[in-house]
Amino acid sequence: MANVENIKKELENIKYPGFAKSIIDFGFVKDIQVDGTNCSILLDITSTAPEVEAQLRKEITACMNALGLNVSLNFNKPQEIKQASNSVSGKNIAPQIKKIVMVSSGKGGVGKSTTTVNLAVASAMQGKRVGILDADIYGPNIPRMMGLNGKEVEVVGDKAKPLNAYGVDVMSMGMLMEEGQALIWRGAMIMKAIQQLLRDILWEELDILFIDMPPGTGDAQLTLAQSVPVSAGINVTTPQHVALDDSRRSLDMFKKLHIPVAGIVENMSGFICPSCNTESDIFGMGTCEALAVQYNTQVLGNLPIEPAIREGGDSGKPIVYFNPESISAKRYMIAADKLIQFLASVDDNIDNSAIQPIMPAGVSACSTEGQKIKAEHEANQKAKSGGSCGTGCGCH
Ligand SMILES: Nc1ncnc2c1ncn2[C@@H]1O[C@H](COP(=O)(O)OP(=O)(O)OP(=O)(O)O)[C@@H](O)[C@H]1O
Repeated sequence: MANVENIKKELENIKYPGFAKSIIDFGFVKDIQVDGTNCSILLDITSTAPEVEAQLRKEITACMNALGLNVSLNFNKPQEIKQASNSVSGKNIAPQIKKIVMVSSGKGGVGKSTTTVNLAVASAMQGKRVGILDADIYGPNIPRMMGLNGKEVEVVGDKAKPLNAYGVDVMSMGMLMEEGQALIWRGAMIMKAIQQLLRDILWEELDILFIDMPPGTGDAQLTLAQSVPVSAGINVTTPQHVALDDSRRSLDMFKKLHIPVAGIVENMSGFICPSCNTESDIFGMGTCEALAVQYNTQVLGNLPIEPAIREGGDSGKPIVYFNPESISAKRYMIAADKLIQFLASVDDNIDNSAIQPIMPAGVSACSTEGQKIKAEHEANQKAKSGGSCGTGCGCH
């Protein structure tokens, strides 16, 4: 007949979902009682995610049944994180994430992914629980920049588990599709992909989730803002004026989507000479300052164009982690600090209800029913605001 010791020994084979350590090694098994062929086990676990409990129930039950025991399992879990009020009035499909930061740029190739990676690692180095969601479905290069290229994604139940590098949880479309596979996606597919990346991934509780968006101001940005409360937007730009015009579009988009702007990162700002380490202004360093004033925000950092930043990206070794004494790493650290402070000042009750789609699924906006819903919605909005919504957010 099995006793407490036999049971403990068997439980040593059960890994806590997503980790290499067992539930015994973690100290999660708090009590074991045996009475003939019945046993009861009490566990204290750290995740509120129902998938974690379900997975453990399945594995422990199978393991105890193999010992000839019926098992009754009890779980102590942390309190479910209170959903922000927007998840009631609007939508929040990832309530276990405290703050979501949308990293955007008006155009491609300005260093959005490089900035996302270094800010995320810098935030993790400052003690935050951090994740990156690479939603740049057209060019998902976060896995390479985080040294995770080619790593297999683990699937727990029917959900994928993020990989981890430098203390940051990472998930990318790049990990879920064949390398080099070209993506020509239409709006509806982009929306679905972004929602799945939030909902069908086993994100643990995070302080900050950075989302690397596709460049521009399209469907992906709107879908994200409609699906979760976005606490902050960061605009990445190069100082050249053409890029700055694109930046305005990106900053205007944050406004329309009711996303508080944490600031602008001026990337490839000056040039640091690899031989003498001095910084020269080639591209119009500091041009973003005026833009920041105009949009009532701040410049989070001026990052020079520096070979070590590109090399860090290409080799999967972010400069902020591998060369923390460099000028650039220090600027990323300061930028992350400014962001963390900004996030602390942002109300937890971000309301995204104003940008929710108004048509229920399956109802065409052009149908008679759709027209009726639209008219009712407009009348409600008018009554609420005493006029039009005026945001120009495209929600009507
Ligand atoms: N400050 C910098 N100094 C040197 N190289 C940089 C810097 N920032 C980015 N790069 C390099 O520029 C290239 C483009 O950067 P990145 O991929 O981050 O841009 P992106 O805006 O995310 O591009 P995309 O639009 O393709 O997603 C990369 O090779 C990256 O290593």
